Amino acid sequence: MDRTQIEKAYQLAKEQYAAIGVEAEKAIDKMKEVVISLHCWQTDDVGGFEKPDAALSGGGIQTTGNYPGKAKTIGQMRADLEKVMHLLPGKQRLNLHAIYGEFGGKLVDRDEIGVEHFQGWIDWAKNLGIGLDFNGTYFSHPKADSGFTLSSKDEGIRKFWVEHMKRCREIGAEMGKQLGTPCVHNTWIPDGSKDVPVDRNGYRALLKKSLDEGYENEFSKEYLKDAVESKLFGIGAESMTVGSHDFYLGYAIKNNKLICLDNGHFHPTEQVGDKISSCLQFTDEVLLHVTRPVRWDSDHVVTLNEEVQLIASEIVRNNFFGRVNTGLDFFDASINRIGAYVVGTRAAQKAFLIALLEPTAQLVKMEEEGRYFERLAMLEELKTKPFGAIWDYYCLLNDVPAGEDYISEILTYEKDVLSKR
Ligand SMILES: C[C@H](O)[C@H](O)[C@@H](O)C(=O)CO
Ligand SMILES: [Mn+2]
Repeated sequence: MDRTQIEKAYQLAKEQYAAIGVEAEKAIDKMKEVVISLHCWQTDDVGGFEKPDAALSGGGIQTTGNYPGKAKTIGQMRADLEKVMHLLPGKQRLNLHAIYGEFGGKLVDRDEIGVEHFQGWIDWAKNLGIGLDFNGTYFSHPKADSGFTLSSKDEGIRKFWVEHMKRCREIGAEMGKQLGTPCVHNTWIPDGSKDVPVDRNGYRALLKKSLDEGYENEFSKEYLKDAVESKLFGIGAESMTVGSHDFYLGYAIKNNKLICLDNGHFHPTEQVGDKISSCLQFTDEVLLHVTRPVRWDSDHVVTLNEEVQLIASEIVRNNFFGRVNTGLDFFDASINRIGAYVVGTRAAQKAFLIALLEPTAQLVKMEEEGRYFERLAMLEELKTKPFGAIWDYYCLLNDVPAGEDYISEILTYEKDVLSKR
């Protein structure tokens, strides 16, 4: 896009927003606080690097598609992530899963991982000036095949996963320490039952016990923030999920943990945007996994839809930036994976910028005075304000392609790099 055109369009758009009491410059400046954690697992369809050709198995989650160009080594993965970050305005973090360590060709089991396997990632992140987040991996492993990990009634299996959790926290804390920004360590387990179980309570009591054990070691909040991620159901675990929302919200509140809200993990008419202000009355912080469920927890690439908009609007309206950690969680193997990241992350960023261009105080005043028609009309009018011109200018300021210009850059990367893998 032409620079002069972008600047001209911005000036006109800025005036339109000013007419409704919104300062576009302030909105753009506030975008500095929008730091999105990129999930590493879109690079390789949640395979990881524990062994050659590792692939996602079990866990009730699924990638579909076989689009060429998937990252097959950590070097390729880093190159892809750097390309993605070059095409995104603002600053990001990287969210790693435990299966993405540098294991040097040896079989390092999940109860044996240590900081040494992630030091390369820490150095890489330091070099880029970004923070890291971390997740234990409780799937794609023979000891997860029964469908139960931290809630397993097999004491050997349960202890194995508790040890994994302990090690993940040590790794996360070291990431936070070395990088000078706390690592959000998230625990999601697939545990659940295909058919109607009888002893729901037994599994939940075991999960609570395992979490208590896994959290035994204390780390400074400057280095590590622990989160627990609930879920409604997974493939093959349709009748009961041990780590349900009630379970983890209770655990998080009682134990001063973060609750992780993934917007693919609820009944379709429930909205995560509506949950944020509820959870934050009782927890210090929340972690978000922003995704796009299509009929089920399908983890499609995020698009700018009403669900994502409500999430961003709730954060902006209440200035929850310091208390909401925003991560992404999608994995689409049917399209260019770099493109998936760029479209998905930009969609989330756009939702934040749109939210920042809202005359919130005026709308609240209308609401408090019972002027509901005016509130509705204003919210509708905001949808067709010239947001795109502000977005393009924001991209220009950040020295990244504006509008659709990133598409050709991704196609060039596909031709020059991805297609040769
Ligand atoms: C790979 C992630 O840990 C996983 O997607 C988890 O966060 C989840 O949402 C499972 O449905
Ligand atoms: Mn998730």
